[in-house]
Amino acid sequence: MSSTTKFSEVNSEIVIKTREMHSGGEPLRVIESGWPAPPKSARTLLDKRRHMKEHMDHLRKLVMFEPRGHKDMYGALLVEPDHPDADLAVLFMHNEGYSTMCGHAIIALGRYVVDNKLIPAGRIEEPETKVNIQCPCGLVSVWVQVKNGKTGSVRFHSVPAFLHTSDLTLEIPGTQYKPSVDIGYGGAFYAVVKDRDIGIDLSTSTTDQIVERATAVSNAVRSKVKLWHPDSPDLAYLYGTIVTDGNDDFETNDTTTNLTIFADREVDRAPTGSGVTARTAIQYAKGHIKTGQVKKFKSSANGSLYTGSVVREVVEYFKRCSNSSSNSIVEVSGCGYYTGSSVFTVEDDDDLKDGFLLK
Ligand SMILES: O=C(O)[C@H]1NCC[C@@H]1O
Repeated sequence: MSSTTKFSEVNSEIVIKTREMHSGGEPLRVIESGWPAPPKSARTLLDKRRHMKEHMDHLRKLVMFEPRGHKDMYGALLVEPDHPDADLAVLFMHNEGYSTMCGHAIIALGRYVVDNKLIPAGRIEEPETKVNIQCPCGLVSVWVQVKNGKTGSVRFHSVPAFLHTSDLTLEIPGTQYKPSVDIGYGGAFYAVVKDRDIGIDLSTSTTDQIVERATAVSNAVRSKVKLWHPDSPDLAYLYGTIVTDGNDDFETNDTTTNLTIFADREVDRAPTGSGVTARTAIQYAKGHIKTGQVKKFKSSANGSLYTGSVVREVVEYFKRCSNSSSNSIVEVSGCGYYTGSSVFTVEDDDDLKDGFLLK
């Protein structure tokens, strides 16, 4: 079956149960049951991601698309890890497919894993419990605050992050703007652009205006730059564009505002965990911040906050990234919350059972 698997072509007798969370406004739908496990032949997590795309896409559409979701929905499916140090593995999903990293999901899942005792009880300790979550981009270390048995804020160290391309000048068709963008990797690749360079003001422009210009930037980067990643070609694609207020320099300002448009014009309400990772690595590589300086990243959509800081450089990895100036391990922190639970069913005679999106 192709990547356009439809409900009408497969068994529709299904009940999917989910736990609903958010970590800065962007929804996270954690699949709890009803989703078939990937086959043993899908050995690695990237194999499982490919299997989902080719054989399970009707399920992604069921839980992401209307009438059960909407165009800005996000999801996570816990699966068996293949990394020797991982406690569990996760596949992410959104309005277009399956991402390689999602920081907002990791912040929510950190709590979920501890609260649901998905690691041995003896490993749960105060004031912090460590969980290793394998993501498609690699192993992510997660620390969950626990106080009097209650889980709280979460910090994580993602895979090595780096500046891929610096100060690339783009033409934005149909406009007079020629922005300079950086491309960075934080488990996923992002183009980073200042709001004023594309005729946007994050504090006054409408979300539609930001989506329009950010999407034009993503398209321009995709047509101009061939991305490369040392671990796998599956990781080498541009996921989205982060529009910023340009406050990159720590000495001038320890808070910066941004909004990320990713996948198919999807808008992250949160400050974007993998985006904060990529932006922090870029800021470090360009000399705006030093190791240990903690910068705050604020979402222009709703003011939610994450922090980001470089904890160390990674020399071995750096050697494999010949076109990158430095590689760093970035710490991101934020808070996740539970918002509810859902049980999704499908009726055979429902003409809309394949789902749809209002864009
Ligand atoms: O926080 C993040 O990293 C994610 N949020 C939506 C887009 C990214 O995957």
